Amino acid sequence: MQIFKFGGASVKDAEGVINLGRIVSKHQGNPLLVVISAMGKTTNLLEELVFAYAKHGGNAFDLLDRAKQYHHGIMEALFPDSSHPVYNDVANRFVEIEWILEDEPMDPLDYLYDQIVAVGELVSTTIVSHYLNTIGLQNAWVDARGLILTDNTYREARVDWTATESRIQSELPGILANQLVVTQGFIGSTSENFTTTLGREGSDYSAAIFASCLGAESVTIWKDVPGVLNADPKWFDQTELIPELSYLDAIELTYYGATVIHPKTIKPLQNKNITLHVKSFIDIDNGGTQIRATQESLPVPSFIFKVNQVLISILPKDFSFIVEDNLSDIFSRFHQHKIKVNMMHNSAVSFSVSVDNTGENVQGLLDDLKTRYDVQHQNGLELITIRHYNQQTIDRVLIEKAIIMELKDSYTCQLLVRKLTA
Ligand SMILES: Nc1ncnc2c1ncn2[C@@H]1O[C@H](COP(=O)(O)OP(=O)(O)O)[C@@H](O)[C@H]1O
Ligand SMILES: N[C@@H](CC(=O)OP(=O)(O)O)C(=O)O
Repeated sequence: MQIFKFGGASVKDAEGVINLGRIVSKHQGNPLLVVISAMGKTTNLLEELVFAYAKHGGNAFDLLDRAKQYHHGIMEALFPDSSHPVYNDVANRFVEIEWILEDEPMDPLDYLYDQIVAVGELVSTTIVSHYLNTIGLQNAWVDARGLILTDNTYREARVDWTATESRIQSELPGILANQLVVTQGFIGSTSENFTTTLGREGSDYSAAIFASCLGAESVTIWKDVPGVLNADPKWFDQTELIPELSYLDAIELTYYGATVIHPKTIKPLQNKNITLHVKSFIDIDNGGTQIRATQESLPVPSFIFKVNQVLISILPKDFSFIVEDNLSDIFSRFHQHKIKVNMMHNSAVSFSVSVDNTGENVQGLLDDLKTRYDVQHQNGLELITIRHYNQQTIDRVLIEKAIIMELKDSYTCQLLVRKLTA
């Protein structure tokens, strides 16, 4: 049994869906579960819609129209017969958003977010499932919300592994024995059947959850890159493909921000010794990257870049030391504002952290910290992480950059830098 995961980039247009069909058809005859994300940038669009609705912004209906038109364009290219049932099925999915928008936004934002944003995945899988049927790949469309059970931490729901495993094991093997299964990434539901999401880019994690609960042979994530490279090609000109990666190196790379795989994906696979393949959906016969149990360490130094960092320096107001009770108070404030720490350093009198500048959340955190501490911050910084670094790699990334904070251990070097202006 294998799991394939197709992200938004792979199904961003009709050609992408046709290509997905080509890839899946090569695996005909073998049990296969296909996990699919929302098409293209649909999640961003629906996210914008949620915020417009919550602020009574007025353009929520315009944004909904944009989402409908985008999917309509893809359907017209795939289903020339305008009476094909896919049109009705997709319209019904969007009606769920319309119903919400017609009422005043009374519910908490994070709850509304999940009810609306999940429609992206429900629509994409509806289109793909119908398309696969039209090309002779009979499949069962399965609602992941009936299988992946979570708590009610909307937008970052935690999986109830026991309930999820029992649901998946009782429902899926029977279907998979006879048919290809198409389901959604990123979404789940609470025990009261309210829709939840697993955190942005969470479809990779969904694929890992299904694989773990089904004891799959492998998971393949189909990407717009040849596999895991030693740096994001959007930032680096000369990248190298890493053909084989240990679970540990993969966990470390994704933890430090390599966005090619969602950070929560690897651990459930490592626990069950399931190989993760990262392959190109453009060059499908290329081997890509295999992530599995291996003693091999990374063959090349790897680079992770994070821009738009804020360095927050926190000092007790009374010049006392930064002691454990301060640290525990500081961390709980970060947790309340849902801010993830990317790099941290503490000295006797101050504690400094670098975080993603997520706008309102960071401002809220700064205001909150200032009630108890002296707080300084610097915007516009870059965080560079090098795994398996050496001096040459450090020199390479520091051209025209000034170091603000530096941390090194045996394998990893983190540099928080400011770009020097001429
Ligand atoms: N180390 C890396 N190797 C390969 N790609 C990377 C790496 N780090 C970041 N990326 C980026 O990840 C992108 C693929 O992830 P993403 O756009 O989230 O795909 P999907 O929508 O299919 O989930 C690539 O286009 C690339 O820019
Ligand atoms: N659609 C969701 C989940 C996801 O994982 O998407 P992708 O596979 O395109 O990164 C998001 O954009 O966050």
